[in-house]
Amino acid sequence: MSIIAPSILSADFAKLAEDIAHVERGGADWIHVDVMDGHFVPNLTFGPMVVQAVRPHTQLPLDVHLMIEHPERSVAEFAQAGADRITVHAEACVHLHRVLHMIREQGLPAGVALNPATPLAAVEHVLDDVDLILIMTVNPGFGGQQFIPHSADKVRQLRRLLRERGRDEVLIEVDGGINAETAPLIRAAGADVLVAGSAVFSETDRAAAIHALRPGGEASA
Ligand SMILES: O=C(CO)[C@H](O)[C@H](O)COP(=O)(O)O
Ligand SMILES: [Fe+2]
Repeated sequence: MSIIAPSILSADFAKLAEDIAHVERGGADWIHVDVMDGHFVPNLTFGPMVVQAVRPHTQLPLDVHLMIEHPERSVAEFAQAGADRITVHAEACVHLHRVLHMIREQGLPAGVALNPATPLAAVEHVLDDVDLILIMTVNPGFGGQQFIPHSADKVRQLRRLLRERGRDEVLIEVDGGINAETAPLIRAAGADVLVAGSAVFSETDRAAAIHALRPGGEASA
């Protein structure tokens, strides 16, 4: 499976609807929405009002990545605003199991994200409670950073762990520094969902940029 999720962190915020329509026409599968609070990460982006504002402008699922402290306080609000799936950071949740169930109680698939320095052990005891695990391939907070090469080993280990635990249907998402060069490596390691911000929005031909991230697409990049 190869799901491409352009991150609107790299879109033009003054014409978000237009940029989202452009990647939707270009073959994107999901729209990735980076929510940053200026505390958990050193940057500030969108809140639920922006999710609500973009919701009518696309048919694609809104994949909401919460890089915020106390995500349990905001899960219901983002769900009501139109999020189609919500991912919280393990590092931001004292009661991760409870927060994952709060997301599922909103009727949404629950995701957990791990920073590059966070071991896979952080999700070992919630594998039955997640639908997606997001392996950060950069330190969260900014677009346009360099892919951390060790991330491929982490994805490979996670795929093995999911298989051993009979949870192979859990999606593995990767986020940060994904481009035509890193996409094949990380897909081969077992990633299902590729988030890409700058690699898609820095190109005028978004369809070609999305195609370049798909299997075989790198040849035409
Ligand atoms: O979560 C994120 C950053 O914290 C973004 O989704 C990510 O950085 C995408 O940007 P790029 O593809 O340019 O690295
Ligand atoms: Fe993200």
